[in-house]
Amino acid sequence: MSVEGMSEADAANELMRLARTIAKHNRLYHAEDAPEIPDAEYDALVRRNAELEAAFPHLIRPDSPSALVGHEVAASPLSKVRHEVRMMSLDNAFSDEEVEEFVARVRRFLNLPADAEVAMTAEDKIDGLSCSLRYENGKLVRAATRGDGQVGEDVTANVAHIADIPQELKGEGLFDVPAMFEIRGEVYMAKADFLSLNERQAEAGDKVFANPRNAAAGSLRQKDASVTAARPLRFLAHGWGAASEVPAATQFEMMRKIAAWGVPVSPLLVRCSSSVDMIAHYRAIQQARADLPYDIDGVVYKVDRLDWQERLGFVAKAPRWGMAHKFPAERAETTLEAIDIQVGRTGKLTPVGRLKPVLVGGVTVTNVTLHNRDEIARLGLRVGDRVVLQRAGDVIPQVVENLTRDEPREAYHFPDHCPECQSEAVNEEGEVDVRCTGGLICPAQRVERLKHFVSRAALDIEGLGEKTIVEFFGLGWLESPADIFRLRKRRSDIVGREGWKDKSVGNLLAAIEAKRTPDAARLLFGLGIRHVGAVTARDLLKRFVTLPVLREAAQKAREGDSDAVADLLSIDGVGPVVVEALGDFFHEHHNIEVWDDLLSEVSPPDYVVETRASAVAGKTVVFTGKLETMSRDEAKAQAESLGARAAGSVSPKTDLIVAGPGAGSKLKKAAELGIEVIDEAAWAEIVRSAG
Ligand SMILES: NC(=O)c1ccc[n+]([C@@H]2O[C@H](COP(=O)([O-])OP(=O)(O)OC[C@H]3O[C@@H](n4cnc5c(N)ncnc54)[C@H](O)[C@@H]3O)[C@@H](O)[C@H]2O)c1
Ligand SMILES: [Zn+2]
Repeated sequence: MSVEGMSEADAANELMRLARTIAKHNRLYHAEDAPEIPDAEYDALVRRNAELEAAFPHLIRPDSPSALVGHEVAASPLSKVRHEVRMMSLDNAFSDEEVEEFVARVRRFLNLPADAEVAMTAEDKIDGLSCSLRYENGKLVRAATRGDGQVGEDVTANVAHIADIPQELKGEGLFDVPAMFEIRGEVYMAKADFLSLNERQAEAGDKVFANPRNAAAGSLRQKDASVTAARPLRFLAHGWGAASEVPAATQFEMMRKIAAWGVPVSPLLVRCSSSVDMIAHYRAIQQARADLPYDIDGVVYKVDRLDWQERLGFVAKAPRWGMAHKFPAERAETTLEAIDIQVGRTGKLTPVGRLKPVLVGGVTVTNVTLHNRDEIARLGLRVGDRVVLQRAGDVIPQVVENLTRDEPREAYHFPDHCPECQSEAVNEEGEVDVRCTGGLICPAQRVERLKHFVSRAALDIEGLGEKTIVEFFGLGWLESPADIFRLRKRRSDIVGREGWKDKSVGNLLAAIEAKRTPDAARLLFGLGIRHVGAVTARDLLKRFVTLPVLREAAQKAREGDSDAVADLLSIDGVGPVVVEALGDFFHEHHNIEVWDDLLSEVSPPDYVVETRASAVAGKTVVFTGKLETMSRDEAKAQAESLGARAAGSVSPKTDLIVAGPGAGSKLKKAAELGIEVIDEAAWAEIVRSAG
């Protein structure tokens, strides 16, 4: 949705969702070293948040992600270190224009004439994790990670084994090392070291890291420093924090000093006199990128003069004097070693390319989807071809080019039978996809349907992942979704299996029990009816409220009842294709069996429209006193999104009062009128439970 013309309630809602989503990805990325989405996608969320905040400044949340650096280290087993000078993040630029705008902004801030030279340093932005090294009288006394910028983790023992980090700085006499100086830089892992570490990890059956950054972070942040010692970590300095003295007038000079003290700095660090220079250096580094021994994700510019840096200061979580110019999606070349066919839930045959492992955009890629028969033909792909891969704003890498398509070799023959059940595989008219016609006899389709049923967007049963589904399916314990709810009868069988303990089985069964009253829309989506996605499922239930009513409408529509058809089509986003798919589904005898069986195990409550799915729907709420975690506007927007009305004063019509400290006279009145009063935390709980 475009930000213009957005209502406050929608904006507040989206900001709330973004704050949650971004916080989750920050935790996964920074605290757990296990990101779930690619950086470009994360960056897009952050941008969207910034856009909304710019348009609705009064809705900026106290927990706004734009003011947060990294992730707090509360749960870390390492001891905590409070940074004397905060460790910051960097703002991003993605285009040349944004770089020019950055320089112009610096000039405006410093009130310099438009043609004044603003020298900047430019260097590669290494993809590792920030580390602050505190030297007192030239000796390393403390090393700390960034954490949330204010409090990081103590990794002094861990860095002791990193050769790039000297225990003592060089150069008394010749160079003056200040009494106290914190060198800041990046702990990273070289690409080659990362690949061989992963090989060793895989052989030993240990965790394989997604990319060098995660490997570096996971290796450094170890309670047992001997683990770190065995990992090939490196360090490059790119700045400094607290210092008793800064013995230079420019960034560039100071970095030279740090290098002279014996701490490595980037060999690609240069000083630029204009944005033209900066962008030229960016291009040069981009060219060199693939050949660098380590992963980089952009170039960092910093205002060279330190007195100017000081005047420019900081905004929110980043310095005004610095900028990261990010690279676009990365490409890499590799060999297509095999083409496997996977059979999906609907019988679709998807070709998957098995690749010689290659790093693209910081992630090792070994598989790539080739989509369908036409895509293979378009690229002229055959086993053995050299291909170009790209990872753009997407986790999913793509083959974008076949470098050896002109070599005279036989074309790939797309299978005309299902590799799982040997049924004929056909493609319906006008469709690109080839499908297995085996339907219910095809084990691949059956197991995929079960996986879909428990997936995140569907029932989302914790602890019941794809592996477990495959395991139980293989044992014949799971034929259809209803069987999941009968697993409790197999408790002792499961406990007897390898990898299962009494406790984990207990957790699994409890998670299953918790879904006996599932959300009706998720349940509908989970059944995997063609063309009924998560959104359509919700829209359908908003109109029909319960599954039996929906089923009746679908069946009537199939029998040609024009009222039922019109009723279905009146739903936004539901067209003839969906109506037909629903009708077909509820016409099939087996589907009805599966359905009835499932509904004998679970009872989804009536579906209530989102804005009213809260304890306060239709009620009048008054906020009073000082609210601590949100603004008054945000509180009102929340109330509206929950279907409540926010009023300014207490009256007999008031249903609920949310009171912060200093609520005073309104509370007295509430007591007189016998109105329920809750505190902010209880309100937050209502908001949370309304989802
Ligand atoms: N995929 C995800 O789920 C996810 C989640 C959170 C963050 N991220 C990614 O992490 C990044 C945001 O994290 P961030 O706050 O650490 O910001 P950042 O990595 O974009 O930039 C700031 C950091 O860059 C590092 N850096 C490297 N070279 C530098 C140099 N030459 N000079 C100065 N600093 C240099 C420093 O450690 C500094 O803290 C983004 O790239 C984002 O896409 C991804
Ligand atoms: Zn099949």
